[in-house]
Amino acid sequence: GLESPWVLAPQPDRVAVVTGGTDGIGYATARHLARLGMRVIIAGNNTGKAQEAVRQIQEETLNDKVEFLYCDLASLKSIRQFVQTFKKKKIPLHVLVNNAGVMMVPQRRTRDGFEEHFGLNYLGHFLLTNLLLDTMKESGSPGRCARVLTVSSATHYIAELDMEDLQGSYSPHGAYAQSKLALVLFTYHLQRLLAAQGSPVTANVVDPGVVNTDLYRHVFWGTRLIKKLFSWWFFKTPDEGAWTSVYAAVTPDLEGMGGRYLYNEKETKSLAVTYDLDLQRELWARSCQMTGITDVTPDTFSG
Ligand SMILES: NC(=O)c1ccc[n+]([C@@H]2O[C@H](COP(=O)([O-])OP(=O)(O)OC[C@H]3O[C@@H](n4cnc5c(N)ncnc54)[C@H](O)[C@@H]3O)[C@@H](O)[C@H]2O)c1
Repeated sequence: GLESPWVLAPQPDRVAVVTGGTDGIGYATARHLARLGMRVIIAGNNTGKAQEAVRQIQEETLNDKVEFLYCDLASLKSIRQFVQTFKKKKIPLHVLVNNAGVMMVPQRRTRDGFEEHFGLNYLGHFLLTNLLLDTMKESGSPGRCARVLTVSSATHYIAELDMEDLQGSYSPHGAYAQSKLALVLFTYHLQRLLAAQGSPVTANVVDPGVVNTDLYRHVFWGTRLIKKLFSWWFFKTPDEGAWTSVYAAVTPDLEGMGGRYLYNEKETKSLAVTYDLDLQRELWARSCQMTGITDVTPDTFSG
């Protein structure tokens, strides 16, 4: 159901973009935000499914300000087009939920030639966020910041980031984990930049826990069987998995706070290496090059 463990204030006049809002955790996140009265834009690459998701959310929440905008995160061009279309609407943006992702897909490349986990999960959101930042800066105010929330995963704890080999040697699990580690480093650097600029925008990272979604479709069949048999016992439902994202999107407890890794609505430490300022900076610089963004990191900004 739509029950949530805390009472959240209605959010009329607030606008959210949720990537991957057609399925799983993203769908549940979009629905929760819609129920709070937000205008919710689902960004995704599955038009048929999205139309159905929009219809269902509108029906259940009685909020008709829910819509779909096409965005294929595996294509830098598509992301740029999405942002252009979004900006033509001339509406603010208060919450960006970087939620879409793929896991353990076979080795393949995005339109732009990046390994898919790295390109879609990480670089796609890197570009999307950077292109939407000006709108978010205009939409936030000192007492009520706009919020960037990025969905990582506990898998990042066992990840390695090889700066010299960001998308070379490949293992399905390693590539997924690396993309989720990169998202944590990205969030911390983004938060430092925003704070240094005095921007009314915060950036946090959320870990949804282990959630029963289709994300597992590429996992070994034996593991999937075990999941099927025991999911009721150790998996969260998508609604439960979305709680940390929804909480981070609206709770007054986190007003003005960024650079946090949130798990079960609480701040938790991420992998030690994610706090390495030089690594954050280097990944940021390379990501700017890969996506054609200007690196605005000040020279004084290092470890
Ligand atoms: N399910 C879990 O146990 C778990 C655990 C930790 C983190 N996560 C993270 O949660 C997020 C949501 O995953 P989920 O479990 O709901 O899985 P899911 O497969 O149900 O949802 C993934 C979403 O991403 C979208 N997507 C995939 N490729 C896309 C593309 N090219 N362009 C745009 N959208 C695209 C899909 O359409 C879908 O809506 C992911 O980032 C995942 O890594 C999930």
